[in-house]
Amino acid sequence: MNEERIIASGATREDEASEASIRPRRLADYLGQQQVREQMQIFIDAARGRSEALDHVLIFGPPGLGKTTLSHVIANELGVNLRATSGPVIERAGDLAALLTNLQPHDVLFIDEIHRLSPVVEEVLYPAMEDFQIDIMIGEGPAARSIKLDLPPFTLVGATTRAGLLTAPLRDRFGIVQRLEFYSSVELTQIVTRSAQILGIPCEAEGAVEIAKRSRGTPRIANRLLRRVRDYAQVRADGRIDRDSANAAMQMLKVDPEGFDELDRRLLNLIIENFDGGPVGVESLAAALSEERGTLEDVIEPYLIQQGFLVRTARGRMASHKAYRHLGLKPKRAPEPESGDPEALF
Ligand SMILES: Nc1ncnc2c1ncn2[C@@H]1O[C@H](COP(=O)(O)OP(=O)(O)OP(=O)(O)O)[C@@H](O)[C@H]1O
Ligand SMILES: [Mg+2]
Repeated sequence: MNEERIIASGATREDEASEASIRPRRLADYLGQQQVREQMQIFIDAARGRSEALDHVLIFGPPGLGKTTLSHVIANELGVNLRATSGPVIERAGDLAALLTNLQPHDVLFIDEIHRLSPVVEEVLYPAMEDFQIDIMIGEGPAARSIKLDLPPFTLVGATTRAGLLTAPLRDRFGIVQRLEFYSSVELTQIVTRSAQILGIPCEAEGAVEIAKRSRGTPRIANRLLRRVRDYAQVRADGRIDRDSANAAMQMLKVDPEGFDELDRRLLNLIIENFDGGPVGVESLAAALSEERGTLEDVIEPYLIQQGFLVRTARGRMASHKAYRHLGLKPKRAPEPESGDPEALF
């Protein structure tokens, strides 16, 4: 995907470098996601009160909404260690066994991109999650035998961008399932203000609002825009982020008032101009944009759909009236929304 996209929701190396200082460590600093926060506070307090490991947690939601952050917050609040790995990294069953047998009681094992675990590794995970036991094979050929190993009670925290990609047996083994939602402008304003404080950037409330409005409901984007607006304010203004410097910076970055960039506008334009407003299949759209289907579905589309610019129907994607209006065009006809949204599983 286009790496220069300022509003990309995936993490860049610069994001990761600055994330260390601004990533919330406690539930109290984890802004927004009120329901998730309230529930997790209760589950964590209860597990601590019983001196037990917290039940396994599955966190899902689009990139940059705080899945990795929440997993660290959970471990911090539990007062335990966190071991982090990811689905594609665990190649063999033995890799997972090594991770599991090295855990301390009640530790958190965080598996990012958990939908990308290989089936063999998943098989090992099932008894580990359910009974805190694993079967490992010793030796080869006719002399091979399997032995059972007891594991310390632990908490698996799994993260994925789409819960629909998980196999049913894996999904069923999570006692706690949390879906992260896009953040409201008010919540993002709080996040921008907090980050500016930590980074020592003078930022007026109105400047924070301008940044928040264009952050596509995503804290990672809010923090990145904050850094870019800071650069602009430092060089072109007096270093303060206010409404004017924020707006001018956004214009320079070509991020429009909805937080859309060229790619979003190209997508909507394509559906309207080339496919008569849709419906058009996701494969055709991906090909026309030279993007991967997965990128389109996981990264570009979710916010456009949530904001009602794009409609997912049984026959493909359609541009809504809102999309026509945003591009300054006259709407043609109304799209019919579909009932069977795959994410409606939860
Ligand atoms: N609730 C929150 N409050 C404040 N800041 C947040 C919150 N959630 C996320 N952030 C900020 O956004 C950044 C990105 O979040 P995070 O890395 O946890 O996203 P993610 O969901 O794991 O993304 P990906 O799918 O790309 O792995 C964090 O470094 C943190 O600074
Ligand atoms: Mg992450």
